[in-house]
Amino acid sequence: MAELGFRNLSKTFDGAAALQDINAQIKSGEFVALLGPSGCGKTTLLRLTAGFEQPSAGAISLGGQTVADAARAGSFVPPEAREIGIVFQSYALWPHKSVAQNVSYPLEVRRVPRAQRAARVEEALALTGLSGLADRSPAQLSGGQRQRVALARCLVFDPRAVLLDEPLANLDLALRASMHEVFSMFHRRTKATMLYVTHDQSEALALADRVAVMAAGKIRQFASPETLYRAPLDCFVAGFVGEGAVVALQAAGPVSNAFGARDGAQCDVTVFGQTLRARSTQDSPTHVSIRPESLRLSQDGAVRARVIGCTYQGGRFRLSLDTGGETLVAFAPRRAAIGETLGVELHDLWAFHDPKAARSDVLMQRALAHV
Ligand SMILES: Nc1ncnc2c1ncn2[C@@H]1O[C@H](COP(=O)(O)OP(=O)(O)OP(=O)(O)O)[C@@H](O)[C@H]1O
Repeated sequence: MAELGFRNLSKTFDGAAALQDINAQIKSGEFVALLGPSGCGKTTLLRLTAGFEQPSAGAISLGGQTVADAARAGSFVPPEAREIGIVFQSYALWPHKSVAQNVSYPLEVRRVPRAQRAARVEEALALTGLSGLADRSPAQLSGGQRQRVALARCLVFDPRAVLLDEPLANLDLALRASMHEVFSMFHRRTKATMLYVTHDQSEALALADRVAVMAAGKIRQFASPETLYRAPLDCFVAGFVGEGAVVALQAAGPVSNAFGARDGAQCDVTVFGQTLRARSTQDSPTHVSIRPESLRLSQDGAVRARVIGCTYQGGRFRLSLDTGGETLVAFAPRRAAIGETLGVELHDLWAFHDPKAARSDVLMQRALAHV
């Protein structure tokens, strides 16, 4: 398995930028998700990595070797020589070949001797839980089983990296959840370097070691799921990853380590007319991210909010609360009546600096809060 690097990488189609100045280093054996809304450039980054497209600027390296560099003629390594496995949403299996023959195909192309082929196919099928299905044709399999065949076909030739393009998009919700386990197990066993494209944040947070959150051709933040959730860098990431609200601050004091908090620097922020302590590492915070866990509902909570939505989520209720301009999300053990006024106490807020927050980011975040 190999490390994957992007340096000042850009891609333009007919003068329009699909990717702009991507810089990222993916460690050998790391599971990275590319997460972002439709059209943000996820698939383009995957296709450049696979070698299906050439960069307009910048370079890509794999295992220390440059496989594409827009500034160096002759540096481009074609897809078949990159030793990369790819899993597509559409499975891309040969319909006339059996499961075992599909899995064996990459070994035949690489002229691996027949005896070795059989052993490696058996091992790949066992690893993906397909041992009993070797002789079936793809038409006789469920969607989840077909995607396992595609995984086994990747695994069998020991690729330097595995690229997955929305591999679960065609499966229903229950099957997606069980396939998460399959991908995690696949990654643990193979220690493959994996780049996984998705627009489903729960999938990205559940599976990846680190997530690159993308918007409009750029990486906005590249961090662990916990960091994205607890310490988003801007309004877009705060709104796109996880549930909650992003609210502009009325005032903020200096950020300092002197507050004595165990998990680092804090500052005083004023929001909803209340001055509260928030975690922060950025000077001059402009916004706070308020996650559902940050809300404590109480009769006499200082922030008054009207219930505008209440849905049952199995074991708890998800409440949308209108504070008179902002919508907060809370989880509650009991149903609340629409129109009822509740008191809210806020704690463990995260404050960040995003003075140029695009209006579209804030609007998207508001729309998501209502979902
Ligand atoms: N071959 C192409 N020719 C012209 N424009 C393209 C081409 N491929 C991608 N684009 C454009 O580049 C931008 C990024 O597309 P890309 O497919 O990478 O987005 P994405 O994040 O994968 O979206 P989705 O989640 O909808 O698949 C889009 O504006 C798209 O229209």
